[in-house]
Amino acid sequence: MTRSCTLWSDRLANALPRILINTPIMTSLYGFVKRLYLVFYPPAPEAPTESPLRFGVLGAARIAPIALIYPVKNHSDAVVKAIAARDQGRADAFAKKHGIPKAYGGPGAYQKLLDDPEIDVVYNPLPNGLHYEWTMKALAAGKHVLLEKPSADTAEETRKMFAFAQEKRLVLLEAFHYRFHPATRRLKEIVDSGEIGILTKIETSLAVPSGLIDDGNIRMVYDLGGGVMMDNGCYTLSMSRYLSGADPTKVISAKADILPKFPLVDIGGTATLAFPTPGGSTGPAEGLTATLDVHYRLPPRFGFLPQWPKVFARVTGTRGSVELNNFVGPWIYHQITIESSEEEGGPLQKRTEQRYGNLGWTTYRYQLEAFVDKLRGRDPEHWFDAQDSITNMEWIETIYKETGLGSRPPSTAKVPQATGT
Ligand SMILES: NC(=O)C1=CN([C@@H]2O[C@H](COP(=O)(O)OP(=O)(O)OC[C@H]3O[C@@H](n4cnc5c(N)ncnc54)[C@H](OP(=O)(O)O)[C@@H]3O)[C@@H](O)[C@H]2O)C=CC1
Ligand SMILES: O=C1OC[C@@H](O)[C@H](O)[C@H]1O
Repeated sequence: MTRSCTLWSDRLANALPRILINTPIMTSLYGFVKRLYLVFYPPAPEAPTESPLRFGVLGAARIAPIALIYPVKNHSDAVVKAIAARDQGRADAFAKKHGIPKAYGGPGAYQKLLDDPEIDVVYNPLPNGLHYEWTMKALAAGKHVLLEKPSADTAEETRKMFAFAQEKRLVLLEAFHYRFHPATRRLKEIVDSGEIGILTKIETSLAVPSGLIDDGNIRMVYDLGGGVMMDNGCYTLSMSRYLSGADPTKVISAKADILPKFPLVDIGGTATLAFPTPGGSTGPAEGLTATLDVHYRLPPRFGFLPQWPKVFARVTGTRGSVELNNFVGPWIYHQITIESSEEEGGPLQKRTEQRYGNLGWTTYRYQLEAFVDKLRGRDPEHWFDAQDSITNMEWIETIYKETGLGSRPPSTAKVPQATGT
């Protein structure tokens, strides 16, 4: 009796880890931990090329490690060769931490990196208000550019950057990383399949709780292109345009929340835009609208409970709806929820899907794959063109105009230009 009890308890003890790991919650927890581990500790590429593309980074920006440095670590055809920061100590510390061979520091550091013949590609994660100046200078130096979003302070600057890149035959990409991820692609596939019918409403939200963006953040500085509609808004607008497959026709309403101490910087806002009705005059009478909802400082509930970030893209059609939550960070966690019916007004069937793609690949890793493919003359699995970035910036400016805040200030830097611009 005692013996068989021991046997069963032994068996249970042996099986327990497997039982636990196979419960849905444990499988997803295990998947989550494994995914994140591989993001920060990516395996080295199996067959690195002999002459990989050499990236240089302008500014020891917080976003640089996740957006470029980790993804590069397991790309077979890319390396980060140099960092430039306005302070030598900061450049050295960043280079040491990330194993980057060259560190340019001091007031002329950015230009020194651009003049380095061992750099092929520049990653520009400077504050928005400096995107134009340093992208133009990088292009003038003959470098391809991976440029952080939003592309610049104005559509005019965006137009000039892409015109210059085209003239110089260089690749310039606005880093809308979310577009490259399988979860976003799946969302678009469902929308385009007709499963939810003719589109009537798009809702996108990127709102984070207070405590994350402090007063000293670049996002709160008007002269640096600050403001939440520039930053979070550019994603929500880009996603709305992507999902509708069209561009807005007008801003129906736009509202910005500001703090008296930052009179020109929006910390929250909503905008509703009209889009062409899918199906034209035969489409639904209500037409198609998109609402963008953004915030840097969602107030705590009951005055003390931090709000959960509100990050989603939801599309409603005549036969149902589809929603992707966490669309800017689907590699951390996401869910696609579809509710659809066979016919208009019919009973809704609900299901969920997830699309993580390659294990440990972030939105940024997918973006890097496409960017390198483009640079190497291959057809990337996904891409978007200059006009997409220009149009996005045009409508960001239009929204700002509607709120009364106006565009962010254009750059006053004297920079080389494409001939005829
Ligand atoms: N793709 C994405 O997921 C994300 C994109 N972003 C974008 O990346 C850019 C940088 O954002 P983030 O990393 O949060 O910003 P940080 O403030 O961390 O970095 C900005 C960098 O700009 C440099 N810089 C140059 N001039 C100035 C100046 N006058 N004031 C302040 N900094 C200056 C600094 O570099 P130095 O080291 O030389 O001092 C600093 O490291 C923004 O355009 C933002 O929209 C941001 C977060 C996420
Ligand atoms: O690019 C970004 O992604 C998430 C946002 O909340 C952030 O402010 C932004 O810079």
